[in-house]
Amino acid sequence: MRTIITGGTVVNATGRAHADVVVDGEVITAVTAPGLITEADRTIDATGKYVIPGGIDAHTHMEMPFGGTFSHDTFATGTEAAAWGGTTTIIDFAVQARGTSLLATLDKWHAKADGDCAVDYGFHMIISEVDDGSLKEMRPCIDAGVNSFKMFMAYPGVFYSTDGDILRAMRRATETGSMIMMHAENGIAIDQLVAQALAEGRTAPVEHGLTRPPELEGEATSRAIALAGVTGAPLYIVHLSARHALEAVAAARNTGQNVFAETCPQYLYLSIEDMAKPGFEGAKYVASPPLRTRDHQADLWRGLRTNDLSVVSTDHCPFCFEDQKVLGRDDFSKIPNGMPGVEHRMDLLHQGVVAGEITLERWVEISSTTPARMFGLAGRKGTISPGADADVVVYDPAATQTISALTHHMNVDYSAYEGMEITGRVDVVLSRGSVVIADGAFHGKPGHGRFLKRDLSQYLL
Ligand SMILES: NC(=O)NCCC(=O)O
Ligand SMILES: [Zn+2]
Ligand SMILES: [Zn+2]
Repeated sequence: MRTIITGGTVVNATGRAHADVVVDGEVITAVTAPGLITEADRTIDATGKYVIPGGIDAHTHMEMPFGGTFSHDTFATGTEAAAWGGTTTIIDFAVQARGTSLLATLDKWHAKADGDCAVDYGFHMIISEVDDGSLKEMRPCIDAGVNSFKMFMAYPGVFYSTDGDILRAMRRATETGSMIMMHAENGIAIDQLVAQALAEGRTAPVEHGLTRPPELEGEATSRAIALAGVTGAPLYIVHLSARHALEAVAAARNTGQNVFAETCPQYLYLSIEDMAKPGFEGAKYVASPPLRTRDHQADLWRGLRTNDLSVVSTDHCPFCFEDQKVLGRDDFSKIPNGMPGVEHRMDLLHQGVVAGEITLERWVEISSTTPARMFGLAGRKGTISPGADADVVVYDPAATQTISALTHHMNVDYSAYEGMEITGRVDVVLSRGSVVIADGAFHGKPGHGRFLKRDLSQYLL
């Protein structure tokens, strides 16, 4: 089956050109001068539109256990929503429960995802218990295509690791050529602030933000960087939300340390004012790290331009307002942490292009090309070039839309961006050569998405 996408502007991280894209079967076989090749089984007219590599969301949580409940998107619903928004690869987190092994965890996540995903998917592994067994199991995880390990400096008693645990895991990451990803918030200090707030009767959702100040994200980020420096491990700071942490990352990068960071659309567009909405409405915006004051946003956009922030992922972790967020109605510390977002990342970042914060090429780079390179998918994903998987999005920059829970496809009863006017819209999406979105309809199917064994070995010296 040959598909030609004609008449569009092909945008890669390295530049843009008027070109046609030829897809044979599952891969891109040529990027040619317009009109050079015309014989095809299917022609997609992209006149006036961008032709970009499918988005890679390197941070999602489908069906994730948290606070006695599960994030509400399954791998089937979450990957379909991703496709609607032009994301053709997700990397989700397998979560080690204490007392279980990493390999058993991996099996469990394969059982949840395999046969259900509409687009391709990979896994990171959350290490909740550092011991000889889990450190040893990092190697077979890597051999199974999972070469990035998330640890938590937050959530004592649940996911939390001590500095000693982190040091041990980082040493092992250095030995095995894998990546440590860090949730950097000082959970021990935060727990004190939370206990104090509750003792004083401060129970509203906004207290979630007030008890997790940006200084404690900055402190933990600096500490993680120091531990990584001592061990030589590469470090990836997840969901960086504030200037304090960004300054720590930038300083480390200026010394040449292998430190990378992602931010998320919610930190670029939403703020603590959303968490302070009347009644319990603010619970919709409870995630960790929390939304910050608006003045951090300009710093984050600058970080995206300077590459101190290299990736934008969503941290998609949806909990329904009506029957899940409500668990914390009388106690903000019981509100399940997380927000929906997998469907709107490409659109929201495109607003950064429209506003002149980033270039078109940088849009593609932070949402697709860099996550591919950083997480072992380079060559296959993140580029419109011969040999790459035909994960292609035709994006109409002139269309407009309004984000709403009434029209979104995520399996959650609210949108954090309700009513936001967006310039630009996904028009057609191909996942490995198959049309999954076209003419305003989903044409994919659960099970089309394949597990991606990721490989970082090409980067080892
Ligand atoms: N971010 C959040 O609040 N929930 C998902 C889990 C995590 O990434 O820490
Ligand atoms: Zn986290
Ligand atoms: Zn997360």
